[in-house]
Amino acid sequence: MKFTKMQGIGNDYIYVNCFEEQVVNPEQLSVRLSDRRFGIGGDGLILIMPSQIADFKMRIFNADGSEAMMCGNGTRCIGKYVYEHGLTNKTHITLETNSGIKYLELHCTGDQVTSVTVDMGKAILTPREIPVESDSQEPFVAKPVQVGDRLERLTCVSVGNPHAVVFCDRVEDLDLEKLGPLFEHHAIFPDRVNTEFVRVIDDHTLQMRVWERGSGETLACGTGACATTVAAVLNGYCPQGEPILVKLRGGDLTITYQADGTVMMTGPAEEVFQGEINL
Ligand SMILES: N[C@@H](CCC[C@H](N)C(=O)O)C(=O)O
Repeated sequence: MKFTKMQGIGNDYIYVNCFEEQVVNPEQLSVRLSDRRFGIGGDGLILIMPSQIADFKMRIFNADGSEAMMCGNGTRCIGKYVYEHGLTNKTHITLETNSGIKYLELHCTGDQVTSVTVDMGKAILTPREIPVESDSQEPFVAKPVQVGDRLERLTCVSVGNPHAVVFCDRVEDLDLEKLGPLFEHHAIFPDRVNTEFVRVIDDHTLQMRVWERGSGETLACGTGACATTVAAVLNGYCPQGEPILVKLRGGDLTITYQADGTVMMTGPAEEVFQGEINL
């Protein structure tokens, strides 16, 4: 099977072009190929597929084989892949995902895609739709929740995938291997959750680390950066309608939480290498 390894600010996935390849059991394949010692290595597997309702379709599987609804960094990598591999010559692309159609704008220098802006759709704030268990259906903002031996204030947002955002200082000092699973498997999240640990640098700049559902700590999460920006606006740390720089371990994303509730994400995408593996 031919594959392409790509990364969006260090969030790396194995991409398979399903116009040419057939993938029979993507859940199992993701576990096998994502292994960084016995496989190719990556945060998961992403399939680029034909769509009946958009230009292309994406399916994303975490390193543990679970399928997610969306992948922000993956959308940008797919934009770069389909353009540079000649699957399209359009610079405005529609992409079907499990959480609806996303709109990509490719920014090119010559025939290279240097960055991509994605209309991620509207942020979901209703607890039952995120989903997070709550005594009311008002937005879940800065609510105290006991997580292990710590009382944390959580803000919950879905951008296709469920996210819990925690604002704190000294994010670099946190032991995510210990903390991350306590959030991911907390009883208030029936579908598990991705968790962002965020330091407010100033009203237009955030620093974030992420523990991803199904993949553990990754260097970046696109939907996580979007959820973080929405949470920062809801908590009064950042203005709505203005670009916010989110600094992740693998690089930076620019996110705008627009007045109509839509979230826009801009950032780079890179191809790392192509290969072929015997299955
Ligand atoms: N890294 C991705 C999100 C991948 C899916 C996530 N782990 C989930 O299960 O919800 C991104 O860039 O958005």
